Amino acid sequence: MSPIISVQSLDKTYEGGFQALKSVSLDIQEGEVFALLGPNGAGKTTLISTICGLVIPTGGSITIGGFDTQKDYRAARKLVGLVPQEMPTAPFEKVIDTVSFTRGLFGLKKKPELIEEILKDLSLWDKRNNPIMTLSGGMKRRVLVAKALAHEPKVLFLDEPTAGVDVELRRDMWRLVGELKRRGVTIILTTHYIEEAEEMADRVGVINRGEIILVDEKAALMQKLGRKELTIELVEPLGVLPEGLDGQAITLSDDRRHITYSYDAQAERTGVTKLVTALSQSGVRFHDLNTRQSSLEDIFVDLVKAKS
Ligand SMILES: Nc1ncnc2c1ncn2[C@@H]1O[C@H](COP(=O)(O)OP(=O)(O)OP(=O)(O)O)[C@@H](O)[C@H]1O
Repeated sequence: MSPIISVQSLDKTYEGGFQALKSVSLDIQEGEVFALLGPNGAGKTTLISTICGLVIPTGGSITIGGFDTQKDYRAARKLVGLVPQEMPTAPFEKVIDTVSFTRGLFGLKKKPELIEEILKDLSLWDKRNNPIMTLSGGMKRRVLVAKALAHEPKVLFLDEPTAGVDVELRRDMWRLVGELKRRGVTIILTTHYIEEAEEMADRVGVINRGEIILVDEKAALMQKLGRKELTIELVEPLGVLPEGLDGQAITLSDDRRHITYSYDAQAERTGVTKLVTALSQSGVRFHDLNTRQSSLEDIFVDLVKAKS
């Protein structure tokens, strides 16, 4: 199946000479939820703004649904909804008008029943006649989502959808993404919150200093790069680690009551039996063992650190 978005060797150098994207190539499959992760200034917004046609690339090409975003801008743009980080100013406009207006921008006929459904889904229906400026920050976010959905896009971009929002809105966003995915909408989101990617994404891409350094299925990524950590709770504080156990992967906590051991859970020999046997033989008594799978966050931090 051909990808719904295909980015080929994309470069962007801003005026002044800063190179924000360096030969980025990326395919997005129809119906997937793709999370783009990266530290501040990595190029996430530049990449999605370029795909959406708001920033002109200095090299490379992009197609959306087979349409080239430069040669066939209108056709490509029509397929895309973008939820930006900030609200463009239309402070006096009513919620329902600003959302309905978006359809007109794309040359589409009015569809009041769709606008009603979107506003209800986003808990904005009661506020439909309120001017934008009277809404809370979280509600303005909801309006941005409603605007992006009004022309029934096949691909939805969410730029930091939950930065600075409360727990309720974050949950609502996650629920909405799930619902849109069920309806077949392709979703690309940028986020700093790794747990968000962990919760929602099918695939994860990591961008750092304008380069895509990794793209993988979320589950595969966590399995491949994920390590496990074993924590052993000791009955009594331990002075020093028994001889032969003072390797890098084994550490004694500052309060000397816990030993942690980091290991590759996929390896044939994890070293767990050896460690536990060695502790017993040395007369170290323990009353509990815990293991923890490293999270996407640990993986991400390691990756970005390694490339810095
Ligand atoms: N209009 C511009 N002119 C010059 N440099 C720019 C412009 N827009 C962005 N940049 C630079 O390009 C780099 C990438 O910025 P971008 O906003 O794409 O990063 P980001 O990954 O979205 O960051 P954040 O997580 O902080 O939103 C940054 O160093 C930024 O300063």
